[in-house]
Amino acid sequence: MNPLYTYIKQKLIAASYAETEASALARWILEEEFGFSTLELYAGKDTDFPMEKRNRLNDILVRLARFEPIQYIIGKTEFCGLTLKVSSDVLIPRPETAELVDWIVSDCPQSGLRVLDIGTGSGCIAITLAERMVEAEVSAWDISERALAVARENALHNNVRIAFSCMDVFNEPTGTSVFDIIVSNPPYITESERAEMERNVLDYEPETALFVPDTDPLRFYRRIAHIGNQMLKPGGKLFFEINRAYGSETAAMLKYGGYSQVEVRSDSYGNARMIKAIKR
Ligand SMILES: C[S@@+](CC[C@H](N)C(=O)[O-])C[C@H]1O[C@@H](n2cnc3c(N)ncnc32)[C@H](O)[C@@H]1O
Repeated sequence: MNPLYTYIKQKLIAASYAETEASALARWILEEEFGFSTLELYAGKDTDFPMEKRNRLNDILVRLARFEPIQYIIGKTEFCGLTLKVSSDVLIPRPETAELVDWIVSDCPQSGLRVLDIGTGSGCIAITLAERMVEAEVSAWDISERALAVARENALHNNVRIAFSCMDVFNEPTGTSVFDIIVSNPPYITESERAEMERNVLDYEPETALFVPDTDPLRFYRRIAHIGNQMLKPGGKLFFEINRAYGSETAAMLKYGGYSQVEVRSDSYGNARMIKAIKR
């Protein structure tokens, strides 16, 4: 018998969560927020629960009933084995982005590479690369000061040094830095795709992180490819997370825009979700 686990799960099912999601959330809340171990949950020891914790639990359940993402409620998420703070100022890092990071790390084993992450959000890509690539010098840009504040905190907590800058990618970059790798997971959801999106994304995640106009779905990719032509060393690599509906268009744009060996890759669900290109 798991009294608290069962209570949370039933509340969530009543709020129209599917049973599997309700079970996963109940376990996550008890482990991540209230510190129960998996063993304690299996042994049914989720009984000792003081009043102040009950208030916090009620707050979590009310927010979940409004479909706020659990990561924002708890204030953190896991990404590539790291714990990252998240708030509604940043996109919640997604599993497909972790697959892009894995690709970069395995494709670029050299030490001391200079890396730029454009649109860093929580800092998930930049921080993981700084952590995993030997002696990499990592820089990261975002247009949002509030996102950068979260990213800076995450870098500090994970003991990595990153040069963060508040930068609109559509402005002319200042300085003469050159990079071996430029990576970006830019906004790429078209306005017409908005209708298919879940409420928990639309109501809570930052608009500036998500949308591009239907009339120009590749605007960030084209701009970053242009910046790459100025700021990548010859032979330098560009990596993007992409909208699966625009894989071939993105690849064609890069081929005509000064890049060779353009490779589109699928994620573990078989969707074309990332691309690599080499600056000629
Ligand atoms: C899809 S989110 C990706 C965040 C993070 N890299 C990740 O993978 O979870 C896109 C990010 O680009 C930033 N962004 C939007 N427009 C930008 C611009 N014009 N210049 C720089 N960054 C921008 C947003 O603030 C947001 O953090």
